[in-house]
Amino acid sequence: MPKKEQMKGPSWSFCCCSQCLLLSAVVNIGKNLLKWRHESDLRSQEFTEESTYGARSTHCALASKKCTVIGGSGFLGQHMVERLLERGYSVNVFDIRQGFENERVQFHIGDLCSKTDLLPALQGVNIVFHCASPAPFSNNKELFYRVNYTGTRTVIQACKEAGVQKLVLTSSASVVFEGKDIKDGTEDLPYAHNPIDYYTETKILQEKEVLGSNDPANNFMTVAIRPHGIFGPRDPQLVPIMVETAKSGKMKIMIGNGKNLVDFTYVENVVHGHILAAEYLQKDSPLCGKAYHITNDEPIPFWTFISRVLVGLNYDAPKYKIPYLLAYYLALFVSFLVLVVSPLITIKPTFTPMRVALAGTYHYYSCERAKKDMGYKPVVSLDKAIEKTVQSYPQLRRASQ
Ligand SMILES: NC(=O)C1=CN([C@@H]2O[C@H](COP(=O)(O)OP(=O)(O)OC[C@H]3O[C@@H](n4cnc5c(N)ncnc54)[C@H](O)[C@@H]3O)[C@@H](O)[C@H]2O)C=CC1
Ligand SMILES: CC(C)=CCC[C@@H](C)[C@H]1CC[C@H]2C3=C(CC[C@]12C)[C@@]1(C)CCC(=O)C[C@@H]1CC3
Repeated sequence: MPKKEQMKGPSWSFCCCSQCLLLSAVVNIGKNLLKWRHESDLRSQEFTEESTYGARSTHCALASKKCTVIGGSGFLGQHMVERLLERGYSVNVFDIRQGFENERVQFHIGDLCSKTDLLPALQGVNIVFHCASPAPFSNNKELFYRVNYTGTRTVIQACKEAGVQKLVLTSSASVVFEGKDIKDGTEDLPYAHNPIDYYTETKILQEKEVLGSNDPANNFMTVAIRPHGIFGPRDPQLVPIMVETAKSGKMKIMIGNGKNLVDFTYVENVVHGHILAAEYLQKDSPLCGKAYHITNDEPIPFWTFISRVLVGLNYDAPKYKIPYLLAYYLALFVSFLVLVVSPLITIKPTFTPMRVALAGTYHYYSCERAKKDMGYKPVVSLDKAIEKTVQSYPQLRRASQ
């Protein structure tokens, strides 16, 4: 609320008759009240932004900012675009496809592996968010290498050529995960020597390239955000895969003892982490050239999370348990069989060793560094996030029997 002394009194205009004087006074009081309401709205908007983004970014919220979201048609990308627009940014989307319609967004359709495609989307832009990647469960190794590694090198070159100052990469907490327990892992953990899959191998290469290109002396600053298990409305992956598995009757068995804690991160918290990073990324700031875990900061047993979402969508929670190692070696054996028959038939098994490792081990990460360096705090709690997500998928809800 504005202070009393900031409210100006009505201004009087001169006229000869008393009715005019009265009318003029009423009009002026009305005008001033409207002006006061507007100023008060702006101030309360500033207050909300300040409490969410910190004092430093209150200024950024009001300044005009131009950014490009590479991969802006995807799940995370779309949420990024929506929040950036709300924050007063002017937004370009660069993607191989147009995922939605929005007249406030300038779409540039192209492949990030092509500098010629990229450059027009980066003109006059000072921040680039790079959250494009092929889908993690694709088997196309060449595509992962081309897009995540060589494509990201092209993005860096194009940013430098276009005079972009800040590059915020969406990496993944899985860059340090080797299929073995990680409890409260910090960003100091070494990159995985044996990444769980080729997607992750190329996410490591990508992150190294982006962080290595940080060059504040030449006005080019980079940071990597490492989310884990992103979920939320319009996610095409996590919840739909769970429901598909439940529908096919394969979601009855828990892998391991059901106690392994994992991070699942609500998409709005991931977006919040990215925007904070962009706004706090300045010359001489500790963010330059560093990676940051962004999670919900509420690790939950993997199977509790799965059960809560499934029960919320009217499916049964898994009831039985299978020892972790037995499940892992079974999945390895299945992969071997799939490889043997692959010249004849293509089979996509549900339980791959990678999924078994993700479902049966501890993997949760500390976001202390993000809290300390950019004042990060999740904006949506896990309870609320699960509730919002379940409500957003009426089409995946099982009809009551
Ligand atoms: N979904 C998750 O649980 C996690 C995702 N991430 C990372 O977050 C980022 C976003 O993931 P999602 O939104 O889930 O994926 P998504 O598949 O929904 O979005 C990726 C977007 O990138 C675009 N894209 C792919 N190749 C491209 C190319 N050559 N040129 C231009 N655009 C291209 C796609 O068209 C798509 O719109 C990715 O970098 C992913 O590695 C990290 C941790 C967890
Ligand atoms: C056992 C079963 C069928 C569970 C269904 C849930 C899984 C689809 C998700 C559980 C953890 C998720 C996860 C990712 C994808 C979806 C899950 C496997 C990523 C591999 C997505 C890309 C990343 O960068 C890392 C994620 C780790 C967690």
